[in-house]
Amino acid sequence: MAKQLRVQVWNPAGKHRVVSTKPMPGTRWIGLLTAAGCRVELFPVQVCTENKTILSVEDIRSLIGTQCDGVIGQLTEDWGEELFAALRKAGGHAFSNMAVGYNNVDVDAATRNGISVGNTPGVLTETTAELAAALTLAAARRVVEADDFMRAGKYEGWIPTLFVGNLLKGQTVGVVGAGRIGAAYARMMIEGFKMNLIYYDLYQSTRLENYVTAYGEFLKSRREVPVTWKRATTVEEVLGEADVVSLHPVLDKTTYHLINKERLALMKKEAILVNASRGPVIDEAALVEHLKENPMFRVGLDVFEDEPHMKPGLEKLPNAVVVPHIASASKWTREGMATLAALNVAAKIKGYPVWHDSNNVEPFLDENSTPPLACPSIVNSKALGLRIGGKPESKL
Ligand SMILES: NC(=O)c1ccc[n+]([C@@H]2O[C@H](COP(=O)([O-])OP(=O)(O)OC[C@H]3O[C@@H](n4cnc5c(N)ncnc54)[C@H](O)[C@@H]3O)[C@@H](O)[C@H]2O)c1
Ligand SMILES: O=C(O)[C@H](O)CO
Repeated sequence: MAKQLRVQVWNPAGKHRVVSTKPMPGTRWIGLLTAAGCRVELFPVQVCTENKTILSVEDIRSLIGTQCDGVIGQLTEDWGEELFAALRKAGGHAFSNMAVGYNNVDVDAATRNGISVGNTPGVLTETTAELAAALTLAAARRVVEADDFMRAGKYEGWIPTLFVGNLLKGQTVGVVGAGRIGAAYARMMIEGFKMNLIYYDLYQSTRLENYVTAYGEFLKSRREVPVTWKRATTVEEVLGEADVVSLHPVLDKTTYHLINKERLALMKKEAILVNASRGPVIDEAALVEHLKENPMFRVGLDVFEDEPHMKPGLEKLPNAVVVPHIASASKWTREGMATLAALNVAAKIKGYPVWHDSNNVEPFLDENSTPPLACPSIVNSKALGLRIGGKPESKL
């Protein structure tokens, strides 16, 4: 039996019951749901006092209860047949992850149960790319090792050999998964550090290629060395040529353990590997061995295979910079993610269509105007036969 969970309630008289499995930043999301006639219930996680950051399937079933119109869930939860069937039985037909990635969601199970699955693209693109860039710099210039050294009182004066790292300018940055975030990261590293690009994706990114070409032309016009780009035909090609490799694909069957022992062996001995996508894209146990054997190889990791845990040994390695899945953690982005997730649920409950361009969700994020009458992003809209549309100016 799941224990009774304490909940906070807004707009208790609301016609539609919507549950959020974790507190989300800001209050706009609550305002939008209550304006749409929803009673909002929230499980208030108190990390320190209750030590309950990840809800079990049983916990969530108990939150759904016998009557529930929609749920905002989190990437830490396992949304499969059991939960979607429970939500359908409770009369619900709307779900949204508060994340762009939805590898924790069995979308087919949701579709079978007639439930829409929302996600939150776009609003986290630049924020996530910036954290990947931060991890790249921290690893390249050994920032965390040097910080530990200072705090330990070990600095006795400048010496030429202290914490020597890698120069990025003129080196090659490799991007695996050049979608929204991968392309934003590539642009940052190219424009910021004048790196050359090699990328691997299932699809060609003409937009990114044109951008790098134009920037290269600009540099040439200023008599500077131009940057270049190359689309690799295999992931191995990227690993062999790049000085920095950053991973930004979705997690699915094709990317599970994409970086394994054999592929790590193809990388340069002093390369930098960054992962701000999903932990299982790297075989983390193989990575720990590789880091031990190659002390000049460095990694920056935001995500882990068995989150929240690290594979044994990783915590001891000075050539690894590790942060707790914070890549999207800027105030604007996290509040925006909450807004998009709330609107995915509220607009579905109200019977509004699905926004026509999930790559452009900006109209939903402007706090000074009312959002369009549409669900910002529903990944199974086609499978459910949902209407596509959206009017920018009307009230929800
Ligand atoms: N660490 C974080 O906090 C954080 C934040 C945001 C997103 N993410 C992760 O980043 C992922 C990407 O987000 P996005 O908005 O850029 O998504 P996106 O869909 O725009 O980009 C994903 C790219 O991966 C490519 N891809 C798919 N399979 C591939 C394969 N086998 N090999 C190479 N490329 C492949 C796709 O073609 C696409 O271009 C999300 O799915 C999520 O898991 C993590
Ligand atoms: O997929 C996502 O959105 C992230 O992992 C959290 O921002």
